[in-house]
Amino acid sequence: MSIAWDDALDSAADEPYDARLALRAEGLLRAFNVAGVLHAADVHVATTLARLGGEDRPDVLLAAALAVRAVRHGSVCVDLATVRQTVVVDGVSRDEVDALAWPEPAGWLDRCAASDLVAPGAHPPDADARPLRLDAGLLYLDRYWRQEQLVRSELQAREERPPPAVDGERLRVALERLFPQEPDGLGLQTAAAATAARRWVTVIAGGPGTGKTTTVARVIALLQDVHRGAGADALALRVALAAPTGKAAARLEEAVRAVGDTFGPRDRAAVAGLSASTLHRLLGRRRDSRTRFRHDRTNRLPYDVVVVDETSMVSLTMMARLLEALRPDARLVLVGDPDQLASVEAGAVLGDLVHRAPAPAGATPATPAPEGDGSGTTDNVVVLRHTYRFGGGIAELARAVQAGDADAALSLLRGGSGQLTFGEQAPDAPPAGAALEELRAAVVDAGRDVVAAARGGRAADALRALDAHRLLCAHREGPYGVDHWSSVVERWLAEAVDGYAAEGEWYVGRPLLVTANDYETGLYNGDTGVVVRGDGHTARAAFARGGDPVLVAPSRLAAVQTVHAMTVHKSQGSQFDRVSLVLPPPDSPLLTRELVYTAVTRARTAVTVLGSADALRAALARPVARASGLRRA
Ligand SMILES: Nc1ncnc2c1ncn2[C@@H]1O[C@H](COP(=O)(O)OP(=O)(O)OP(=O)(O)O)[C@@H](O)[C@H]1O
Repeated sequence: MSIAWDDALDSAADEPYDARLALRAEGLLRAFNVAGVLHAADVHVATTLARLGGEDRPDVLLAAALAVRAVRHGSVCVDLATVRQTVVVDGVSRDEVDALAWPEPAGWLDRCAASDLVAPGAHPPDADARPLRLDAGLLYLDRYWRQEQLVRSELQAREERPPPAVDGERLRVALERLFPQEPDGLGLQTAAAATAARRWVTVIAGGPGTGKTTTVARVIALLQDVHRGAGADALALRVALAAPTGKAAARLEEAVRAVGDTFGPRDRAAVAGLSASTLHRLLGRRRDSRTRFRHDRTNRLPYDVVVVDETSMVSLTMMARLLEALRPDARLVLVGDPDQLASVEAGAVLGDLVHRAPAPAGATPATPAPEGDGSGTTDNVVVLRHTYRFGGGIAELARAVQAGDADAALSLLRGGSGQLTFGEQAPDAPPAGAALEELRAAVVDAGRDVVAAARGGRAADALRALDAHRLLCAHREGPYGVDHWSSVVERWLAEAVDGYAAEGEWYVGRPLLVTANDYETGLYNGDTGVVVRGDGHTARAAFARGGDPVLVAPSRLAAVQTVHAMTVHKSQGSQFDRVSLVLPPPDSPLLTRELVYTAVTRARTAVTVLGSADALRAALARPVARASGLRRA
């Protein structure tokens, strides 16, 4: 019997399941469900696969359920040898998790390998369609294994092709013109650009303000110049700019244009008129599928160069779709900050590529190092290290967080450098006392400015004031969550500002968060705006866009909510002058190094952390460990 396993998996996942089903499940599955490690949905999918595949060994079913769970948690596979130590469950202690009847790894792996549900990694894709795949100790839902293989083989194929033909002298001259001086003393931006000219795939990684966008604009001008020099044909390279979210795409387009405006006429022409789109739009939506696109292996994208910004937010599935839709002779430039929170879906491809284990000793790169361009790299990953935008305490704190050095982070916060404040609390106490009063003052100051500008009809000023301070939370719900803190802020503002919110739903000064992409108004999920007084005293929602703000009638806004506080996840890709971060208690599973790093690096001038030292330590001790085979050499 042949079973369409992907379809079976989808329908099992979509099926309404009985949340109590796990109570009918037996043995291991039941114990792991009761303990909170497995969700009833994981149990449901695993038992469905087992029923279709005739598998009844409890530890194999447990492994299957853990593979389903892994995807829910952003990993593309589960490492059975270490899962016992790495599983983190909301509100459940390590000891309780550890006390479960975890199978002994060696025998567990053997029994999984022997199961009819599991294909070995050595089998080629599709040779032996089974729902699960065991490759080097990592258990995958086969679909994600295939996607990982695809990403791996597409990247490998591009490494093995003869490198793009480039006139070295012309490249040198263009690099000197476009990258005149680099105060970092390392010339990393120049190295990144040289790599992009010499390689089919380049990864440009770096924290905020390290010049990624600036480099992208210059890379495009450089590639156009070198291409003209190659005389391949008179036509300019076809360049696509893309990002995972609409908001990020809009920012990329604006930023590239702004950098292009600083170029001389010829280079400016190279980037003029470039627009950016979401990856979904680039690949072409299809009504009949959420995971397939119009552009694919049989209908490739027409571009010579594709630049993807904010790549940290790109899932494995999306990266696989992009790579298979790219022409083999298209250059791909992946840009982003690998230390930020990753995609909400499974996979952290950028982090995997940047942090992947080094090749074993003796291995030589498939493509020899480009000579004579000063790139000084044999790799196609360039990490920009010099921060141009902000320095001082915030940058130091970001580095300590990134390194997981809690002592350094705490001493920076406690040292109060002027940029940093620590509103230290007891481990299980929400912000109170002086720290709460300071937060209130920050919120009220910023809120007053927003309202004053909004009431005066000064949309640009209101938007600037809106970004002067942002309250960030890890959680959505509960005493540390966005919902709670939004209502606290609303109360503070009502007490402090005369007539606040008196006009009803669309009151002037209401801060807005767009919650779904709306192509008609050009507003994207995650955009923030503010209600201002428009002509004739009508309320208008103002949103920042490159030049003048766009003003939209509230009736045209399909999906917005009030934003007095936002989750760190939603804040990705935005920057504010000051950021206040409310940390949840130390046992919150959302507390991770990436969360704190993302929050801290949203701030331009000041960061206040409200929470306990224990919570900060817990976060920094927990880098998000997304299991994946790509990270291994
Ligand atoms: N080589 C350079 N010399 C001087 N200033 C630079 C250089 N590169 C970038 N900058 C400046 O640093 C600031 C940040 O650059 P850019 O916006 O390109 O960084 P980024 O890494 O894209 O940041 P983010 O990820 O936060 O958007 C800009 O003001 C830019 O003009």
